[in-house]
Amino acid sequence: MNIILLGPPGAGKGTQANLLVEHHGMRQLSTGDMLRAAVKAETPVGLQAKAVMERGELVSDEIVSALIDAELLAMGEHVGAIFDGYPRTAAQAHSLDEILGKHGRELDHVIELAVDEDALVDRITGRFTCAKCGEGYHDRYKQPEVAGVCDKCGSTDFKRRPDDTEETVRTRMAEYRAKTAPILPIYEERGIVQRVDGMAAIGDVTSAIEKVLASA
Ligand SMILES: Nc1ncnc2c1ncn2[C@@H]1O[C@H](COP(=O)(O)OP(=O)(O)O)[C@@H](O)[C@H]1O
Repeated sequence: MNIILLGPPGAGKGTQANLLVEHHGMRQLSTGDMLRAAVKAETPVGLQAKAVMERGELVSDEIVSALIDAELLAMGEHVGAIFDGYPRTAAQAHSLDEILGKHGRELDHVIELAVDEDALVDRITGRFTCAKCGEGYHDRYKQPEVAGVCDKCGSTDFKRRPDDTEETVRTRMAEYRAKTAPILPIYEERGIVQRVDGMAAIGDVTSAIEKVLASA
């Protein structure tokens, strides 16, 4: 099974991908996570991508497609893939077709998480990671009742992803509208797009996605 989760920043793609990984043993291929790991490790790709990401703009198609290709090569051919944050441009959609063909895979579903843009800025600027251990997570949006204490190490010191400021979020949304939303028709023509209400509760979004996966 190969699926794309498509939706603007903050739509909940990562949250849903994590749940699918847990429930179905699928693998999440998030170009954003791969790029952040590259930035942290200061690899040549990371050094090139850092400033672009901090501005909220898109990294080059060649770089991200190469990351996806390498990841698919490294994973077992029978493990399902959830593409999260990729493809983001028409060129990437085209590359993905080629890459999937090369690995003997076929796209089963494109799940569009439909969301209200005004809610997204709040969602994104409300998420933090622990500044001390880097592992724990605090999300004011998902758990407003929980005070900002790291669930892993107890620290109360949190930081934001460097591109989660309001100004950069607006740039990321504009990039989504201009470059990513226009790839939907490519998949609509193939009849594989399913729209899910991303404003529903997390569990309800998951149920809706599960229904899509269970359909032929
Ligand atoms: N497929 C991609 N093509 C180009 N740039 C990407 C891609 N995936 C991630 N990036 C870069 O990484 C940043 C963070 O992406 P991601 O983690 O998917 O976050 P979000 O969906 O919240 O914007 C993007 O703003 C962009 O700079």
